Amino acid sequence: MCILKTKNLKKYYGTAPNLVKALDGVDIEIYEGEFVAIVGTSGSGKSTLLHMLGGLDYPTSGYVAVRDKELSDFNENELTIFRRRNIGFVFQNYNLLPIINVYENVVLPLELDGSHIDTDFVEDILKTLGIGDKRYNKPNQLSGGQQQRVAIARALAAKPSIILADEPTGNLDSKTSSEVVGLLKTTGRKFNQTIVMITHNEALAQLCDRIIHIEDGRIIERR
Ligand SMILES: Nc1ncnc2c1ncn2[C@@H]1O[C@H](COP(=O)(O)OP(=O)(O)OP(=O)(O)O)[C@@H](O)[C@H]1O
Repeated sequence: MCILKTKNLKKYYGTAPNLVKALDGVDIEIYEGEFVAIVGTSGSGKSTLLHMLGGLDYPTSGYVAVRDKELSDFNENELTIFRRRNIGFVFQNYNLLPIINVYENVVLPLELDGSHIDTDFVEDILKTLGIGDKRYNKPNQLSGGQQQRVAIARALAAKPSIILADEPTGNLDSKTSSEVVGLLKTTGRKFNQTIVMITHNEALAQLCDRIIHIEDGRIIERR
């Protein structure tokens, strides 16, 4: 089943003569349970596309639909709630709070949302990601790879059906990068999630189910 779809999606920044066509007519369909890599050179439109998929920004024209629901039908408040409940974000800079421990970082978004914390589920996530023994550590006591795993655990804690990851391994060495992508794959299968990951790295992209190539704001077919 198609869970994430864009139709003739365009995002333009600025005005002529400085108009930038960051996305220029993108049609993609992503299916439930897929782990998709988005690959392209710097400035090709990857982050813009991910932001649109996650409803972090509005398109110039065209639409994004999550299961048959167009994101543009939501007002800003509704979109915030929809995002919180359905989409988990993982960024290159882990964005962990330094003064609280691993467990507290992972459950913080749930607390802020006033949501129930499924402690067994959180334990399961921490164990699956191999950081169960780090729960009382502060982020600065962890390696980069471990910090990124905490950020992944935080994204998973709300049980989102979609994970959007923007260069999640951008700050990691190649061995740790493969491990983190492998863990994303494992958790995606285990918790039945669809994952879209931006990467510069073709080798990492090869670990995914499918690769979408983007160039100058357009999807290009590669055979
Ligand atoms: N807020 C903005 N205002 C103006 N131009 C922007 C803005 N955000 C992005 N752009 C431009 O849109 C184009 C696509 O940017 P985007 O960040 O999506 O590329 P990217 O493929 O993610 O690049 P990178 O790999 O370097 O992160 C670039 O030319 C960029 O300069």
